[in-house]
Amino acid sequence: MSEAKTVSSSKPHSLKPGVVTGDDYLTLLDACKAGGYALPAVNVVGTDSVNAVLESAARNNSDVIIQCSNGGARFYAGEGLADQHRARVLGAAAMARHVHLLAKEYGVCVILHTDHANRKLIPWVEGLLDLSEEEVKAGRPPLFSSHMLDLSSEPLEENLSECARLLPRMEKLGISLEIELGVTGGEEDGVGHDLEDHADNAHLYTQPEDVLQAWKLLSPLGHVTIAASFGNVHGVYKPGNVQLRPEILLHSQEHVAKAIGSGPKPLSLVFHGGSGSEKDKITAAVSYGVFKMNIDTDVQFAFANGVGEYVLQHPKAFQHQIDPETDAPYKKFYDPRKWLRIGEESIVSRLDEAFADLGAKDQSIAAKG
Ligand SMILES: O=C(CO)COP(=O)(O)O
Ligand SMILES: O=C[C@H](O)COP(=O)(O)O
Ligand SMILES: [Zn+2]
Ligand SMILES: [Zn+2]
Repeated sequence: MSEAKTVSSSKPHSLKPGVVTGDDYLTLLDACKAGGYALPAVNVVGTDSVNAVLESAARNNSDVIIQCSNGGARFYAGEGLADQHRARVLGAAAMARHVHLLAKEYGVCVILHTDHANRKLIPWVEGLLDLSEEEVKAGRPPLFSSHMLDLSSEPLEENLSECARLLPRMEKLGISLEIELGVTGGEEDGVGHDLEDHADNAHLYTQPEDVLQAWKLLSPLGHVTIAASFGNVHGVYKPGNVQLRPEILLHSQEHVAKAIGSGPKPLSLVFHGGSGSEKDKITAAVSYGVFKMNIDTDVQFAFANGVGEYVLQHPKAFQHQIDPETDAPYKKFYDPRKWLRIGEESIVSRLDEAFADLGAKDQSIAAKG
């Protein structure tokens, strides 16, 4: 991947709709930063969530990022598969192939990404790189646009040396690397989400010196984006529990720009724990160079809430095939295509809000027609 293009303030390039990788990925990323907007990176676990994300992106005329965690990939492959490693690799590959096939039909550009991978999950990423190497050898694009390595719980040197080990292999494939510096908190990470845990937990706030060290080591090896923590927390908790300080992203931007003599905002930043975040903090983070905001928990709730409301409106249809009093058949109520669709529509509505919050609505650079 050549260095990130400096997109002039004029209208950015347009790209063919579909999955974007390599230089096209850079063009989309640069369009986000030049346009002052970010894309939602939505965690998916099956075709319903994938299709709802594509539908919402198309409805909002916005490009989008579709990602899976290792758990989401395993679920996509089916919980009945015993080999966890193969399920993670094949589930992520199945999701990627589903998106490669359909994304262009929705008329938007899609970045395909795999989420947090700590050290024990590196074989998962390597398995996906094996498959992308097969694709590229056959003259096709790689399966994914980018992968994340999340070694933020390890000493910085160990985090960066492992990233430096894998990045050249990814660069050859036109795949970008997302690294994490500073920890994302939250219940699922076993890190405090109560404010008191937060305030004194320096690990939850990325240090500019660490970002410069990472940039100096990794940027010559390939394209890197940085999940820099500014109090981020996975999940949604009672108001006031989370103390987001997006201004510390600016400290890293300024520190690196000064050290390398670049223009403002040389870093492409990732906002983890997007669910439940205050809108003004989202706006501030985007203004400081965030191009990707991860959103999972709110989308999970949107799906569950939509389906739950429907079941509450038609309880008997989920207990009887035929109404015990009227003998009326309930098939059209319990047909999964009915209530799964309601879950999808609920995701689409929640993502309408995310596209608006991030300034991404009507910003798609996918060529029309
Ligand atoms: O960061 C995330 C995925 O990596 C998602 O976080 P939320 O579940 O808080 O939206
Ligand atoms: O932080 C990670 C995402 O929220 C996905 O997590 P999960 O799929 O493991 O629940
Ligand atoms: Zn992490
Ligand atoms: Zn995350």
